[in-house]
Amino acid sequence: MSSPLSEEEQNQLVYSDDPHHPANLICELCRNFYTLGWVTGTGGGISIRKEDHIYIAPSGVQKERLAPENMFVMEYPSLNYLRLPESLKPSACTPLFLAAYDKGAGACIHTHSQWAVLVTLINKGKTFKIANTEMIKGIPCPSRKGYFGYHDTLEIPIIENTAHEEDLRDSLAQAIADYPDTSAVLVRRHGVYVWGDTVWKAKTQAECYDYLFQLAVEMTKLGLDPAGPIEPVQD
Ligand SMILES: CSCCC(=O)C(=O)COP(=O)(O)O
Ligand SMILES: [Zn+2]
Repeated sequence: MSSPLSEEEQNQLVYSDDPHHPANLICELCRNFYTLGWVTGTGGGISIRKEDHIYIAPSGVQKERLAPENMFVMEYPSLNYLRLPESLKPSACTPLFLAAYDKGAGACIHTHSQWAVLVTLINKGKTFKIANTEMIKGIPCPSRKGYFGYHDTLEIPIIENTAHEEDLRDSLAQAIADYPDTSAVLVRRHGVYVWGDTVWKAKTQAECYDYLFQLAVEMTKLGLDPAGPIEPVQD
């Protein structure tokens, strides 16, 4: 792989004084996600799309220590790399991020949150469900051109893990096709992929999902069904 751009042109793609530039945001958000336990031990991460450029972090590096100069830039939809930092490989999550971009996403987050992993262990089937919970209202419902409601049952597909991250692509793409309203796919014993129209929507949705995963785990520990009905108020 090589870039058609000069070194100077490649660097112009990632060096910016604007804190909202994708190369700067990926570094800032990965530091934030590290404190949440989402991207520890080099795993997980975030990719951001800006117009026809997709920003991707390197694979197998400490995500909380990223710098803009470490970023790969891919042209979308040609999928040609415009920037390839030396001695680094693009995130193994890249084919998964691309599946989200093919659905119109502006950013995609992959976390190794233990709440996401636990939810896939508690729910042995092909989906995780939760209902009657306020934070469901933070999750978009594209078919309604709005958001899920408090009384809705949110259903998130679970796919089986593979030995190599990139081999998850086909099953993730199938889950997206099977659940057209979903903006997240859980990966059993691994974590979750969450995407949104913008980087900030992807971030807040990932926070809502993580909250719901934790709540579901704690409810299950208490013998409560996360997808169960609202109990009548007792006098
Ligand atoms: C210890 S991380 C194992 C691989 C993984 O699950 C992952 O998310 C790796 O992502 P990367 O961006 O480092 O390729
Ligand atoms: Zn992973």
